[in-house]
Amino acid sequence: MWSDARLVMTQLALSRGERALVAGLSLELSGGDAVALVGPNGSGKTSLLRVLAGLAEPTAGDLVMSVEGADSDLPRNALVHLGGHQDGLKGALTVRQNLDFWTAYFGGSGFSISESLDQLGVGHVIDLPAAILSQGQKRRVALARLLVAPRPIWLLDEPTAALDVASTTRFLSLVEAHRASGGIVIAATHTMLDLQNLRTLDLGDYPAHGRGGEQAVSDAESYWLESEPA
Ligand SMILES: Nc1ncnc2c1ncn2[C@@H]1O[C@H](COP(=O)(O)OP(=O)(O)OP(=O)(O)O)[C@@H](O)[C@H]1O
Repeated sequence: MWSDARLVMTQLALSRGERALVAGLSLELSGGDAVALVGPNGSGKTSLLRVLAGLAEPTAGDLVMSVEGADSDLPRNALVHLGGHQDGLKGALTVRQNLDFWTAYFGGSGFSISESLDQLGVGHVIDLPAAILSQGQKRRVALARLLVAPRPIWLLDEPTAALDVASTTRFLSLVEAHRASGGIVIAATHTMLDLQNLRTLDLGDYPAHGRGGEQAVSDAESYWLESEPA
């Protein structure tokens, strides 16, 4: 579906607040690549996904994303899907209403809502309010968004958290299909993902000078609350 999707990080550095997290990160990905983003708690995996999604700026280095034939001025959210820690569902709305909203927001043109839910094995919850779903069902509905509005680059934060074995297998086969169609996947994870030719990016290998590891931010002036991305 996509030809020559590319994502190139060159000497990237990241900070969170005043604190430098990662430095000297270089990686070149093209269509079909999948990366397990690993590293200890607090090493910057979520922070890197936020930078790749355009929600924060790197403090140094270059980041280039492109798809052959696409307008070079495409906004980042036309190239990437960010699947964050939170499922981003409105509890009072049904699953269908939630996905209607996301289809309107992202533009659709992938699988239909019911097909996407079926692909994740949750077609039966389509008319239920999101609030009553189990954690694993919520996660699968959130992942259905990847199919409703196709994007070449999937940035996923612990995508298999809360998924049972069968749902994990089902999801990983969707990841393989995405790669086969020329997409790129970067998944922050603490568990092994059973994917073909999976590359590993360990942020523990790219500590920035002065990084405080897992130390919590203790100075109230040095943090802020960020909302989950749309
Ligand atoms: N809003 C914020 N303001 C300041 N520092 C923050 C903020 N959010 C996170 N941090 C800090 O940034 C560092 C990296 O956090 P991040 O969530 O990117 O790590 P992670 O590798 O994804 O961790 P985990 O494996 O626990 O999910 C942590 O030390 C954290 O305290």
